[in-house]
Amino acid sequence: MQFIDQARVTVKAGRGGDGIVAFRREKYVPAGGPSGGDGGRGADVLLVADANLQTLLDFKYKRQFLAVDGRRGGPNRCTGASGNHLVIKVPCGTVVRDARTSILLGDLTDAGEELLVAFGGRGGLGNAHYLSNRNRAPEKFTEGREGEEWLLQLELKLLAEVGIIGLPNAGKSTLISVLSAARPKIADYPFTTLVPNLGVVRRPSGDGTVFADIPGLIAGAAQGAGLGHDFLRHIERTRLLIHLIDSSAEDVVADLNVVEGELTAYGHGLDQRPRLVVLNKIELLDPASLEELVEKVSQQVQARGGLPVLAVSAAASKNLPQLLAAVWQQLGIVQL
Ligand SMILES: Nc1ncnc2c1ncn2[C@@H]1O[C@H](COP(=O)(O)OP(=O)(O)OP(=O)(O)O)[C@@H](O)[C@H]1O
Ligand SMILES: [Mg+2]
Repeated sequence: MQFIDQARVTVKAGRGGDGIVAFRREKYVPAGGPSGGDGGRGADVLLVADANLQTLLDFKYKRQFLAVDGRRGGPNRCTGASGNHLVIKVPCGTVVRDARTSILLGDLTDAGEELLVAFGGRGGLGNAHYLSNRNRAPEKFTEGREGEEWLLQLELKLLAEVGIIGLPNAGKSTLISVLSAARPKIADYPFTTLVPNLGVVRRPSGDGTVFADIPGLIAGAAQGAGLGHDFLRHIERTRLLIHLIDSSAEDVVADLNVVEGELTAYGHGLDQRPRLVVLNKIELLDPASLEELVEKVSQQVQARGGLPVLAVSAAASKNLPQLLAAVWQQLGIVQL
């Protein structure tokens, strides 16, 4: 499923360096002519699409980008150095607009694509430019121009890569709230969640992966019972499912099978999607019965060729790093 990630950033290109006033000073040249050099150009600001980024998360922390100014001109007609362009990495698929007018400036689709968003200021002219027959010793020079400054609106359509599914009340919303900055409604009754919640979870590499918390599934969801059908559609494009189960429920294996059955009944390849079966609320069980339960569920899952079963507590923050490690492994994201 998709949602829009947005960020606003200010970009300012460098100011051009000033031209200077200088005269040649050489042995045996009594009145050397004007030799003040021009200022260098201010650096531009460029956006470049980078395949390693998935979200605009980083722009929540850094919103201002300043490119370096050009240097002043030097004597002997030396032009000042121009600054190195400032390159800002954005994820592929980022749409860039002028935030004030909403005018589209560009669409960075493919990795490596560039968009110049702020021009550096021109350097000023040194007095060497103003030599004329009437004025052999001009004192005139010009200042560098300011670099452009823009407020940009960045937008990115995000695709949820990980879907959290399970029966109502399994703790799906609680889980996304502890893993990400999402703050969905959490309550002790079924169908608390009516629309999917999305949260961005930080990867070991620093960038984010989008998780979606789907409303509870019930028996018959694939035929449209409960809120099911609509929401199964949302997880069609995820790469990995976390199937969350309340381990304090009366019949955990039956619960597992209900949701598994719905995935199969829905079709569209959902039952082939890699999924992590995760027991939640484990702090409500004593260690012996937990061990027994994990054993029992693992047998079921393994019989279907599933991945190893995990046991966590979203509310009491137990084994969440292990859960994330398994998610990154399944998504092929290397741990640092
Ligand atoms: N590890 C846990 N231990 C104990 N209680 C938990 C745990 N995780 C969640 N809960 C509780 O379970 C209840 C249901 O949680 P939550 O709303 O997150 O479930 P949900 O799966 O999103 O439900 P729904 O499908 O209705 O949206 C809440 O009262 C929550 O506090
Ligand atoms: Mg919920």
